[in-house]
Amino acid sequence: MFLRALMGSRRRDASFPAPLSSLKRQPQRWRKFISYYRPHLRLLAADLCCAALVAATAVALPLLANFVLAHLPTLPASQAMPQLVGWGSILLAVVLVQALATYFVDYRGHVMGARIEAQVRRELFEHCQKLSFAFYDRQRTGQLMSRITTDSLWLGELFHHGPEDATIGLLKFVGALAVIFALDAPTGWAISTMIPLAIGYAFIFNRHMKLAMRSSKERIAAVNERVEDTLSGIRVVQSFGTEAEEQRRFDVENRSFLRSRSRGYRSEAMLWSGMDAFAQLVTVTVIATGALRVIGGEIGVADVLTLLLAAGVLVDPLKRLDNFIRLWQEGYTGFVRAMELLEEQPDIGDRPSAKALGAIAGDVSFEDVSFRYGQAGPMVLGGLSLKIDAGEFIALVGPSGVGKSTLCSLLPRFYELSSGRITIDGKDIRDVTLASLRQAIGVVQQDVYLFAGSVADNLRYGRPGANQKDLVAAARAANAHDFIMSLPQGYDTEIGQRGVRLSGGQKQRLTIARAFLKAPSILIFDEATSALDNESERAIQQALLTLAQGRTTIVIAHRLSTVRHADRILVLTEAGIVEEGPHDLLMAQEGVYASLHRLQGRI
Ligand SMILES: Nc1ncnc2c1ncn2[C@@H]1O[C@H](COP(=O)(O)OP(=O)(O)OP(=O)(O)O)[C@@H](O)[C@H]1O
Repeated sequence: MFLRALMGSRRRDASFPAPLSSLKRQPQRWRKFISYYRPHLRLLAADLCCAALVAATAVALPLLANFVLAHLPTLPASQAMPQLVGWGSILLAVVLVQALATYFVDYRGHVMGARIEAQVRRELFEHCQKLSFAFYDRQRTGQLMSRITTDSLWLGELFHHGPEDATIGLLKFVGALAVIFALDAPTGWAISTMIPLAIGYAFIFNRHMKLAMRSSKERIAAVNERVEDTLSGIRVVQSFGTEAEEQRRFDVENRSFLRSRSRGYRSEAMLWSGMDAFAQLVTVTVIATGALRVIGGEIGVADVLTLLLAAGVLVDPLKRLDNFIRLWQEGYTGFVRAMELLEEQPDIGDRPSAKALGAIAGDVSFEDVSFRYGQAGPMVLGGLSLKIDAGEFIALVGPSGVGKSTLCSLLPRFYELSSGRITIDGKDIRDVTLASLRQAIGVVQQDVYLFAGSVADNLRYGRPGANQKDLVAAARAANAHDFIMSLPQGYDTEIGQRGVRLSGGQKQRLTIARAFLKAPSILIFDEATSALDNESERAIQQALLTLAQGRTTIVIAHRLSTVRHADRILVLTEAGIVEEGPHDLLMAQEGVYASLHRLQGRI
């Protein structure tokens, strides 16, 4: 059905892309990651300067404290007091500078991260709109939504905290270690021997966390997908009473997510407790070696206090390493998942030499057209040829599943031909820009898709700049004006998600009105299969005939009453077009068309 083509089939492949190609793309991804900073270089530089200031002030504090503690007690009280006030003021100033730098880093740095996150999300959304029907046939909306929304939530944090935390952490660590070595090299060596152990430990659990993060992102995407699927089909679920089964399927995904999350937390807890223990161990080492050195008379108590303060600065980045790794893993796996989607090449696009289609008469020609869904799918259309004159009204009839909708989705290039060519006014549709091609073609689909919003918003989808007069004219032509006026707020009535507050016939008339506003030169009308009452059916048929005037029209007809007015009826079967001509001629032939007609009991 054409609906299947427009809304996506439920047959889907595994996730994209293959892991190997994913690995090969790592360098490109790093380049891409860095490129996101380009528009924010000044902010990034200011952020990093402030981050360096935060680290420098943190390292400066133990040094200043050492000076105050070691120097002032040696002075007489009359000199010590004014000096204490002076040094106290300096210490306060350092604290103030640190607070201001932290404020800048926290506020402006986060804003920078959020801007990049918004940019990535924008690119993802824009890119998704370019991907073809074939891509959506393979993918699940819930999974895609997860990549665009949930995954990108951590991107801002990563883009902000990534460079900033690394700068602060590294400078604090190196600075504090230098202070410790300068004050007492043996204590410095004692601490240094422990560092490789801590790094090795962090490295191992970093790997565990990375795997767990990737897995929980995939699992939450599966939960999203389930929610999306069930809630979109809630009417079917409730009418079949399959709530318990849906709940069971949801629970499976949800439990799987919980398990992967728990694995992640276990690695995180191991990392956190390990790093915390390491930090305490450093403090104990400083106290032990400091005490030994004081007993030996090599350093004073003030030095031990300074060493302890410096050790506090040194272990601070290590204590926060788990946060940093978590942020990095969450953010980077989200980034990779976003990039995988961005790397998905739209398989239908403009050729470099493509030109706008321009004004057309509307001659359409299918020349030896073959098509299959996917590379391994069965051939749906094999070598079909068909000429439609400008302004002609064509009706496509035939058994279900022979490819009527498929044929129609090839014309606006929703899918790319496997072989053959299609021309409009003699121009190959692959030589014109997609935008101009689709502008020239209006599609009224069988299962109407309306957006949440007002009637007017939905009509304006046909022509964004249309004024109220245009809307009313189009609605009148589509026999929709009267029912719109009977709605509580007329054209401003909210119609609910997918137009749930309207009847099937009303929805279809709205889409016809939408097509009127678009005023395409070529019209494809996929007639609704579901039965409408006689009045609705007549209203729609009248609207269709008005809309078809002066346009090349292809109707996929399910009710043969629709096709009586057609200039030419084409009977499509698995063998191709087996009969063609106006209604009376085909009836007289007593072939497939006549028997279909008889089946519908219309003779
Ligand atoms: N997106 C898709 N992916 C894979 N196969 C598809 C897809 N859409 C349709 N098909 C298959 O292609 C064949 C032709 O389908 P199509 O919808 O074009 O038939 P149709 O003649 O319009 O049917 P109907 O009268 O029931 O609407 C069918 O076998 C169908 O299963």
